[in-house]
Amino acid sequence: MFQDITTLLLDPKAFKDTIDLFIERFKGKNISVVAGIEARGFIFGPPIALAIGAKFVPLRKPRKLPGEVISEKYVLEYGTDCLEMHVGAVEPDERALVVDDLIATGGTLCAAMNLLERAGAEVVECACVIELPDLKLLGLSISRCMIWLFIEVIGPILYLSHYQWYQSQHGPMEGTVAVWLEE
Ligand SMILES: O=P(O)(O)OC[C@H]1O[C@H](OP(=O)(O)OP(=O)(O)O)[C@H](O)[C@@H]1O
Ligand SMILES: Nc1ncnc2[nH]cnc12
Repeated sequence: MFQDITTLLLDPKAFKDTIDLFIERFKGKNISVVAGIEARGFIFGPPIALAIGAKFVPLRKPRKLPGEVISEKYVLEYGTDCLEMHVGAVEPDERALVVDDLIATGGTLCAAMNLLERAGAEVVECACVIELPDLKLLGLSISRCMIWLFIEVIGPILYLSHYQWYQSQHGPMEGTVAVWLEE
């Protein structure tokens, strides 16, 4: 089923609460870069970046950025794609947060983390609004396992459900969860 975040955007309170949840989590973590993945990471990334005092770096599909780029190909459920980042947008040793709307296989997030790490940045966490529930396996999502393997997180991985949190605060909100990885 195609998961769509545009209904969330139609509800200003739900949209603001979503952004505020991420701000609350990421402020004070010394994050200097918020990297948003084209296209819908461009909706959620910039307000988080502004609020936590970080720069926003767009990770774009091929041939969209005008300057010199580094590229990272990745595998999708059907076919392949590629993300690009401007050379010099991120300095070595910067602390980065990757933002997108949705995680399915995790391939897109892995490519984004690859780009940032190739530029010398440390990826602190990844934040998405939706995790596809049908990819859950034995209580762990495939995507989360892949990302865990990729960034070699040592120690427990925390999965927090924005959906559960939001419902506890405001009552039902359909189809919105957040996934992130603890350092
Ligand atoms: O976890 P994955 O299996 O990699 O899938 C997740 C990605 O798929 C969607 O983007 P899509 O590739 O459809 O591109 P778009 O945002 O340009 O429509 C979504 O916005 C994520 O970026
Ligand atoms: N089911 C889905 N809905 C929306 N975007 C996606 N990207 C990959 N799988 C998707």
